[in-house]
Amino acid sequence: MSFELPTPLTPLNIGTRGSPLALAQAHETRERLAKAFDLPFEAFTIVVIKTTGDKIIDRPLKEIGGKGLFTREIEDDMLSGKIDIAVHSMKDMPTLQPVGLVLETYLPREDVRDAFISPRAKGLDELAAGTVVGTSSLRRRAQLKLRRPDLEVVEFRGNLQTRLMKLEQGVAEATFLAMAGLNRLGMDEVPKTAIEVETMLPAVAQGAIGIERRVDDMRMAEMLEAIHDKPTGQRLAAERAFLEALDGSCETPIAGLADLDGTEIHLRGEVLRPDGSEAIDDALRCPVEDGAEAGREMAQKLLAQAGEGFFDWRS
Ligand SMILES: NCc1[nH]cc(CCC(=O)O)c1CC(=O)O
Repeated sequence: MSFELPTPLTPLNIGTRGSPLALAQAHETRERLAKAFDLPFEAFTIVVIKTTGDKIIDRPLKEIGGKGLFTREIEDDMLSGKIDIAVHSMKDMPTLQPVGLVLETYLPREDVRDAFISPRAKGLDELAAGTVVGTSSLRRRAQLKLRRPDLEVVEFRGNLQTRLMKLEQGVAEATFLAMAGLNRLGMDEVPKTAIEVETMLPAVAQGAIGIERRVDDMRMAEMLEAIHDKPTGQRLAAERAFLEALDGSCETPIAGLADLDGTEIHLRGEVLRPDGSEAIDDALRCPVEDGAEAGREMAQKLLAQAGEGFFDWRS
């Protein structure tokens, strides 16, 4: 091998946020690297980094605003060399990385679907008018309102555990969570019903873990190549090009999913008015290598159909 592997004496530092899900994802990354290079776990140190988004937990995310709320501190620590790589939920990642960093390694994708979570109901159809549903996701709020304008939505921030606790306390009757997070944490006891993507198209990159590194770190480039999942990379190339061309921020309800079907990509996309009064969607098939281009084209088509003011709040 042409590069120097980490050892227990000079371990590789893996940066992550501190939530149970973030830690599970960092541990999965460590396991895959250790296995690929036949190294002991001590060759990798998991470094927990607190981000602005983790520190401010009492305000809606859209009020704090700004891109990279959950990534800036982690990326700063990578640029300064405190950590070598960072493990992220791709769903939360901006489409552009800071100069000096690249994000092009993905682990095999988990279940992409959303789950309906409620101690009593199995699905939206069982909820009576006026029932309170908790979510902090603009996409899920808009998709919910589109189907059930008669339901109430309340802001539901915090990590997975916090949201489940709020449900137990009766703050809301139901909520939505990504199946991926529940699966990765082995939370089989949570009362959940998976929602098919035809009913609720997931967020771009939902269920995918990405690993970021310094652009000039060739040792990490070679190591990460060994654990990269190519099909996930191909799907995310299409989805993230779609998102980028829509200029999607966390304040725009956007959904997108690319599936692989042989040598073809099947891309589905959706944009919604924030109040859920209208949705526009599209679907296409193209050769795998054209996924990113197709994602951009679909975005332009949806933007043209949406017209000006589509993403503004209606009062
Ligand atoms: N925005 C928070 C977030 N980021 C990634 C996941 C779940 C795991 C994933 O989609 O990879 C979640 C929680 C959720 O939506 O339930």
